[in-house]
Amino acid sequence: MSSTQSLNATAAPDYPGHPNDLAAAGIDLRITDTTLRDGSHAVRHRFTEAQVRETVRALDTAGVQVIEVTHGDGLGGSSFNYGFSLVPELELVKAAVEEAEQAKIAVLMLPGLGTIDHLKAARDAGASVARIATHCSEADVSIQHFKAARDLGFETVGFLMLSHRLEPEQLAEQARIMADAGCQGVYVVDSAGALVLEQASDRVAAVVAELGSDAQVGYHGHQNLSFGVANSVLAYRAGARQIDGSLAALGAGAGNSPTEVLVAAYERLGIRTGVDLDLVLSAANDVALPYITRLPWMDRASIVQGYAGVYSSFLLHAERAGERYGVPSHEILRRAGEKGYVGGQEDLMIELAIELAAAQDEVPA
Ligand SMILES: C[C@H](O)CC(=O)C(=O)O
Ligand SMILES: [Mn+2]
Repeated sequence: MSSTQSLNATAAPDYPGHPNDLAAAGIDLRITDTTLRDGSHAVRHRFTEAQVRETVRALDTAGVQVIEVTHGDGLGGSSFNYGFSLVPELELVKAAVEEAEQAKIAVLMLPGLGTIDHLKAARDAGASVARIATHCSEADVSIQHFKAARDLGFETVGFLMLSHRLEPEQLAEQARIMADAGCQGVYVVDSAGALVLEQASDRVAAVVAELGSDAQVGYHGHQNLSFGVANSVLAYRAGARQIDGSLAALGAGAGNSPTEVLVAAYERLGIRTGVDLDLVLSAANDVALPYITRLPWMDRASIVQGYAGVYSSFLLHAERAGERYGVPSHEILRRAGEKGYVGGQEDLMIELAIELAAAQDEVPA
């Protein structure tokens, strides 16, 4: 199955900070913190430059190896549809690069929303990891972006979003498309927080079996059904060597696997993250918590997201539409699950709210 054309056949260990280098340094897995990207959804993209600087300093000092900074929906996400950023994301990326002494700064992009020009600008701003995200069955739309990112000198990571929607073998085929395009690490992304235990690790195992040494495998969890950390442990056992977390779980839906809990749990299991537990606890408590206006939580709407397999980033859009049209946000999300909506269809929460409101009006008193 491995393509002889694979750009990665010999390329996996060719960038500084590759998890193989970390292994040589006595570290078992690489944590990427996404407080300043996935967490951006949860603060409606209102991060200030001072918050970014302080968060990066704290994570960097704690030893977190990769820190992601972008609008929640990735490069180019600041828009009427997804929500405008308070501060242009490239200014935040530059600020993060200035603060980080050892950590690499990553950016996320969704092809179509972001373009290759955005990647160039992010590289000019000093970002060194490009994470390219597609719906899990559409890896082919990322091919030119991986090539461009590699040409620009980025380390490349692929995000297969809403991974629960594909069976493990199908997901592995999509991972292969990314790896052949030049992606150096493919993530199983549980965008809906829908995967429960083996459902996560079976997908990771299938991707690991497909990619072999061609590319690393990662896992990105959400807490909607409260399995972010447990799934991340099983993902490690299934061969994932890159794991995402967020301080105080700040992220879309019920939030991401909390970075500080991941570090504590891995440490208890003897799995070395290279992150200092006390320092990452301080980063969560003293730096992130004070600016979090609403802690991500497993409330009714986000549990419905996990249960119905709905993209976590829809949560705040459904809440706003629900308030406007007088319908419960969890009903909007349940219906989004039935319709199988994918990331990028945030605006359809309004249509669903209108439909539900009309149905309510038709019900005889
Ligand atoms: C753009 C999305 O928020 C990417 C992500 O973090 C996910 O799908 O989960
Ligand atoms: Mn996410």
